[in-house]
Amino acid sequence: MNFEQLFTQGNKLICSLQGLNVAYLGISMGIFEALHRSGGSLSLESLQEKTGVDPEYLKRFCLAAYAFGFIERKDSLYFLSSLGSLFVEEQTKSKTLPLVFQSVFYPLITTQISKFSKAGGHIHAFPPFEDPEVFPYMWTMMEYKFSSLFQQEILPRLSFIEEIERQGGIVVDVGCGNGWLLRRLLSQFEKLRGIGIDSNQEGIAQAQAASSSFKERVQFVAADFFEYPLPQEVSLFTFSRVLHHLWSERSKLVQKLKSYLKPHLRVLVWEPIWPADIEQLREENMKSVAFQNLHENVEGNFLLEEKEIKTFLEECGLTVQQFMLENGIDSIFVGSKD
Ligand SMILES: C[S@@+](CC[C@H](N)C(=O)[O-])C[C@H]1O[C@@H](n2cnc3c(N)ncnc32)[C@H](O)[C@@H]1O
Repeated sequence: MNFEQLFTQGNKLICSLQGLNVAYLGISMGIFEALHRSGGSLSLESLQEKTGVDPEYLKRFCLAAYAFGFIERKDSLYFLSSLGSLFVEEQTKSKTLPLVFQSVFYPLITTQISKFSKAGGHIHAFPPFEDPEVFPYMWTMMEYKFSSLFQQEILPRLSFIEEIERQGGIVVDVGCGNGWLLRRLLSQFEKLRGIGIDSNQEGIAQAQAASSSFKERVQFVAADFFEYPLPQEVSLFTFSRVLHHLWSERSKLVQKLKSYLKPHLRVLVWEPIWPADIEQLREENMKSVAFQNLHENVEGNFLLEEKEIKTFLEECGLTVQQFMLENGIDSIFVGSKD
């Protein structure tokens, strides 16, 4: 790439980033939702009444959203454009929301990297930035980004769950975040029971709020996985993008999982894979893996190689099967005790 190309591409990227930031505000200030729900057009006054946003910020937001084509304006009334609707309609949200949230998370994460890079050190907290306005969206982002992959590419390959359901077994989702994975499983298998554990209170509060339809079949607890006593009927542990968070306590984790070892126990690990050969990082889809590995250092984590995950599961006394997702980044490992 020469200077002209870099400059042109950089300017286009900045403009797209600004657009995504405006869309983020449309979501976080509740403006897109209010316009969507109204089903028609709203004046600034009624939009202000519905959202509680300060009038000056609201007026300027509407002008910016108009500039980026997210809302239309006619006779001083505002309504969502077809582009703006992509951020509120169920069919498109799984693609658009991760983009919007990531446009805000990555600069925050980048400033954390910069801050910690001077003297080293880590914060053992997830997400690795502190802004209370922004971080609750982290779990929503993960749900939208990963649940369709789970539904389409992973769930069809987990035929053993039917048996777990029949036997009255329990699934434990370790580091469950907002509980989306467990909610997907329990919707598919009507008698399955589950426990979701996460050390983050906000994630668990969201999980509890979203799981009322499962009543007594699910429990979400805010606890450290290593401290929380689980029932012996656990038949499946799921670690969705969590193993690298627990890797510094690898041997403790092996011991903990071994204490639940019994015939037919399954352990599912879902991780983005660190390549064995760093030249692979130059491939287009792998750039995000390199960026993730960079910011994982803020939390004191790093991404794992395929063979490290396999060896870990084998040390737990499990036989391992593995498959790669179509994105060429994520791998699924299923350890089984037969
Ligand atoms: C990358 S997020 C993954 C969230 C969720 N599994 C998903 O796929 O959306 C990692 C999660 O692990 C949780 N976590 C990290 N260490 C933990 C521990 N020792 N016990 C319980 N949860 C933990 C974090 O709070 C965070 O929510």
